Amino acid sequence: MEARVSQSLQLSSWIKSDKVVRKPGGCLRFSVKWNEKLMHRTVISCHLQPRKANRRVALKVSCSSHNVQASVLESECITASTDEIETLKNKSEEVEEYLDGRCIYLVGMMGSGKTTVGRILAETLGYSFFDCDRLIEQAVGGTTVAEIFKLHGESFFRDNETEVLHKLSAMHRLVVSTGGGAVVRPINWRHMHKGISVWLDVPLDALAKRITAEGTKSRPLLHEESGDIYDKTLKRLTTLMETRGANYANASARVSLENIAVKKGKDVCHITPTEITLEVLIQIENLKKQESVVVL
Ligand SMILES: Nc1ncnc2c1ncn2[C@@H]1O[C@H](COP(=O)(O)OP(=O)(O)OP(=O)(O)O)[C@@H](O)[C@H]1O
Ligand SMILES: O=C(O)C1=C[C@@H](O)[C@@H](O)[C@H](O)C1
Repeated sequence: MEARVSQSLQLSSWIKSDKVVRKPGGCLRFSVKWNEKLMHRTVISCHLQPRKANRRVALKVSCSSHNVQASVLESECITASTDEIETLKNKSEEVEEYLDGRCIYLVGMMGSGKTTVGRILAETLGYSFFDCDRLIEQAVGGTTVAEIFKLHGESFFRDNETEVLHKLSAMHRLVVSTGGGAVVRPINWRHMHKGISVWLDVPLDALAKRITAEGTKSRPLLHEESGDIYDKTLKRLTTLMETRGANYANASARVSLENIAVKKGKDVCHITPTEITLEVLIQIENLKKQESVVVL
C-alpha cells in the first residue's frame, strides 16, 4: 500500500513551467503547468484591491484549479493597510537577491500560522505557495490528514511527508507551509536546508486559543483528548513542544511572536499575519547581514 501511494506522488513532474504575470492594478496572476499526463493545471490569482476610504486593502489570496479535488481549493481574504503592503514590498525587494529563488520553508507547531503567513509571504515575493499537508492529502487520494492517520498510521503519513519535501526541495521560488511534525525527521532537514527555513514561534497559550477556536477534529495528534478543550490542548501542545523545541530551533531563522509583541507594545494575540510576514522578511534580511559579516 505504501509503495502504491508513494508512486502517486508525481511531484517531480508537477511544474513544467512557471509563468508569473503582474497585472495593472496590483493583480498578480501566475499559472503553473502540472504533470501533463494528469492534465492538471493550477491558476493562482492574488488581488490587491484598494479600498481608498479607510486606506486598507483586501489581500485576497485565492487558488483555483481544474481536475483537482475540492479539498485542495483554498481561498482567504486578509486585510492590511496600504502602508503595510508598501513596507512588505520594499522589504521583499531588499531580500530578493539574497534569496536567489531559494524556497522558504515555514516550520512551527500546528496552528502557528504557517499557512496564513505563507500565503501572504508568497504573494509578496511573487513565489508560489504550497501546503505540505494538502499535498499529502491529494497524493493519498483526496482524503484528510486525520483520515490518513486513522487508516494508515502516523509513520505512513511521515513517509509521505518526507517524499513531498524531497520533491519540493528540487524546485524554486516556493513558500512551503510544512506540517507541524516535519521537523522531527533529520532527513526532512536535509531537504529543507536546500532553501531557507523559518520557525514561527508562537507562545503555547496563544496557540491553544487559536486551535480551540478552530476545533481540534482535523488535528489527529490532539483530538483524542477529551475534557476541557482549551486545557487539554494546552497540555498536549506543551508535551509536543518539550519533544520538538530543539528540532524547531534547527531552522535558519526564528520569528518570535513574543519579541514582535514587545517591539510593538501589543498583546501576542493581536499581532497580525501581515506584521508576522514582515518579521519573516526582516529575519531573512538578518541572515543576509550575518553571512556578509562572516565573509568579511
Ligand atoms: N496572527 C494571527 N492571529 C490570530 N489568529 C491567527 C493568526 N495567524 C493565523 N491565525 C489563525 O490560526 C489558525 C491556524 O492558522 P494556520 O492554519 O495558518 O496555521 P498552520 O501553522 O498552517 O496550522 P497547521 O500546521 O495545523 O496546518 C487559523 O484559524 C488562522 O486563521
Ligand atoms: O504537529 C504534527 O505532528 C502535525 C501537524 C499537522 O500539520 C499535520 O501534519 C499532522 O496533523 C501532524
